[in-house]
Amino acid sequence: MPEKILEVSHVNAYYREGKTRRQVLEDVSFELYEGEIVGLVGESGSGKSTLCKCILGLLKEYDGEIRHYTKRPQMVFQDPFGALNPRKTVGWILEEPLRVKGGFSRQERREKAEEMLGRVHLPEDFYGRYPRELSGGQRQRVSIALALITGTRFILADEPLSALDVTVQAQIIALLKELQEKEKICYLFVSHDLDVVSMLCGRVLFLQDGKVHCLDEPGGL
Ligand SMILES: Nc1ncnc2c1ncn2[C@@H]1O[C@H](COP(=O)(O)OP(=O)(O)OP(=O)(O)O)[C@@H](O)[C@H]1O
Repeated sequence: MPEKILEVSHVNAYYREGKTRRQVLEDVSFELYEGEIVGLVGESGSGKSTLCKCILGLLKEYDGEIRHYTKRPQMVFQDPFGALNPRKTVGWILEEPLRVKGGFSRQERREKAEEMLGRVHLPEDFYGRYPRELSGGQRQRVSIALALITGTRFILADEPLSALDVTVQAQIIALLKELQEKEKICYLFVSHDLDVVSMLCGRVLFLQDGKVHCLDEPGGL
């Protein structure tokens, strides 16, 4: 039985507008399990980012319940350049969550960072490179490594392919699938690209007018 990663139950989310509040999510419920790639699609303004913010704990104005069964999710963004500090090396960037957490020696941090580079198929000597010295696809690999080094098995991926050209997209898709299969990583995959979603995702959550509709067989999107 796959382990449950997340349970969202009857979530209503709101934004304040002056004295009133506007409801953006209405009675949203779903569950995520390890080793799943679940698409999150919907028109612009349908509430995808709002749902992600609720899951990440960045938006408090909601009722209902969001229960995490494992470590908190990490985000992987559309623009991997913006997500990586341009003044620091890849090694420094990857080690930052370990420095914040504490309890790792310098040597241990370095070993973990190098191990992460291996897990996303980048050479170890990328440890000393700066983000500007990497291609878009390589930067996205570093972003994925940065998410995974925290020990999470749940990635919230917000349009992670849309800044990449098609061949590089295919390589990153292969990496995401490999991590899904080998390490049972679970992804909530926000995308406007229905071709990618139908190819990659086992299930799809459609957001429409604040409500979620779940499609179990997205092949025919
Ligand atoms: N900080 C905010 N304050 C008030 N309203 C907001 C805020 N952020 C988003 N909204 C509104 O909430 C609704 C949902 O927005 P959200 O950003 O979640 O949509 P989305 O599906 O992620 O859109 P996109 O695909 O364009 O990123 C929209 O009507 C938007 O205008």
